Amino acid sequence: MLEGVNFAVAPGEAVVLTGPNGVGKTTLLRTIAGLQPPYDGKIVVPDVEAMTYAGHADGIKAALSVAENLMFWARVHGQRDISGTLEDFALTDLASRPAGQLSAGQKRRLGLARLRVTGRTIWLLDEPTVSLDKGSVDLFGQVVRRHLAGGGLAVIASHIDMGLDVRVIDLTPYRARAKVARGYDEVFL
Ligand SMILES: Nc1ncnc2c1ncn2[C@@H]1O[C@H](COP(=O)(O)OP(=O)(O)OP(=O)(O)O)[C@@H](O)[C@H]1O
Repeated sequence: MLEGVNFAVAPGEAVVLTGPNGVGKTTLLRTIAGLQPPYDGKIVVPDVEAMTYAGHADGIKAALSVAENLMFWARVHGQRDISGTLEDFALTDLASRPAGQLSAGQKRRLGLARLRVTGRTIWLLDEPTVSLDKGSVDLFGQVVRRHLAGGGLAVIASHIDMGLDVRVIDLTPYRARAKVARGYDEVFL
């Protein structure tokens, strides 16, 4: 799907992956996350346990409140304090509301807030700003900036500008070309 992609991200840095629908942004992120193996090539992650992946699904429990959802994930990762996260994602006033009653953008903010309570340093984010209004995009940009300032790093697939002053890699030129397999005619590939 992609070939010749080569980049490194140091602590404190982020990379934004762009490219048209279907180019392979999600596939690359999932491969980095270890959710699927690379067909070829090498992914080096110094500490697999330091990674957290936010895909298209928000991964929240509808029957639990906003605070209960966050507390669940905080505890899974050995954390206890969610107050800072509620504030960072403008969720404090919604803390006791069942997650199933949230609007799409509020759900997305809660889904992203899970990243912060994991305490993990390597964030892999697939279109994190979907459903977010301008104010929420700015808010999330600030969260990412603080994460980087604290020595975290991020690889983000996104079509929109989050106001981050980071490296952008357009995957378009790395689209793999079909190859002729031994014993097969190219017309059938
Ligand atoms: N499970 C799958 N089985 C077969 N093909 C798949 C599968 N998942 C994705 N693809 C194909 O792989 C290609 C890359 O998909 P991917 O989701 O990585 O693209 P993307 O760059 O993230 O796109 P978008 O911007 O639409 O999210 C697409 O052509 C897609 O149809």
